[in-house]
Amino acid sequence: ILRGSVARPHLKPYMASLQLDGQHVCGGFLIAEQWVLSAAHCTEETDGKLFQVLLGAHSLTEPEPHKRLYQVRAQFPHPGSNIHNNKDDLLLLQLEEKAELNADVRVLPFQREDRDVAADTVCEVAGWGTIDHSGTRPDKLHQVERPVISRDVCNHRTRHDGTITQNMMCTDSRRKDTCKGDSGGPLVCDGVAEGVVTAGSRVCGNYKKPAIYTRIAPYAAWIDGVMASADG
Ligand SMILES: NCc1cccc(NC(=O)c2cccc3[nH]c(C(N)=O)cc23)c1
Repeated sequence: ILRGSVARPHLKPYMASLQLDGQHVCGGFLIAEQWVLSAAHCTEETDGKLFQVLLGAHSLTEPEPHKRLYQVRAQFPHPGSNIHNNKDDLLLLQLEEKAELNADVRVLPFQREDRDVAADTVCEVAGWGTIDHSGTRPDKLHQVERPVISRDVCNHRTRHDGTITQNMMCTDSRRKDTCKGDSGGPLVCDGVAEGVVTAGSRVCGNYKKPAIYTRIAPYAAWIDGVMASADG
């Protein structure tokens, strides 16, 4: 998160850190006791290894009361996701067991009504992604508030030039923005997850390249289907 602030500890109890060999790779969030939603692009450099999922954390390194690392039973990238574009950039992770819910570990509801969030709505996004252009990685969760921009503005020739589909949404990226390692985290508007951070053009903090999110509502049926069909 560029030019945000350290989040209030454990006030985003749905946040997950997707890790490989103890290293934070991507964000994610708890959508059910045994399920985390993230971004399919996060599996690009994992060489087929399964993530481990850290829940209940504020600091990535310090001991905290409800912090716990969960093994992943299975990972389900959306079948339409691919390395060449940002389409269907969603990843469902089934935890090896149901997460123990408590004050620091809670499910976040996601939007099921497929209607665009109005432009200028101020939403919040959090993550353990890089916090400056030198690539400094934070120990503590950061957050930033960003206004939604319309798909027409985001698709302008000088911005994302028509690549933003109706399954995507954008927020203003002037100075304050998402960045490397924030992918997979939720864009939360009025307490509901509306989108999932996607790296898009990978650029951070440049107003010419607004932040892109995969809208969740269009994928509610896919999410429900995977959760229902995976072994209970
Ligand atoms: N503001 C939009 C936004 C949201 C989330 C992430 C990103 N930016 C990256 O993720 C990124 C940035 C720089 C080098 C990179 N290399 C790689 C990679 N996978 O090799 C990713 C990146 C940008």
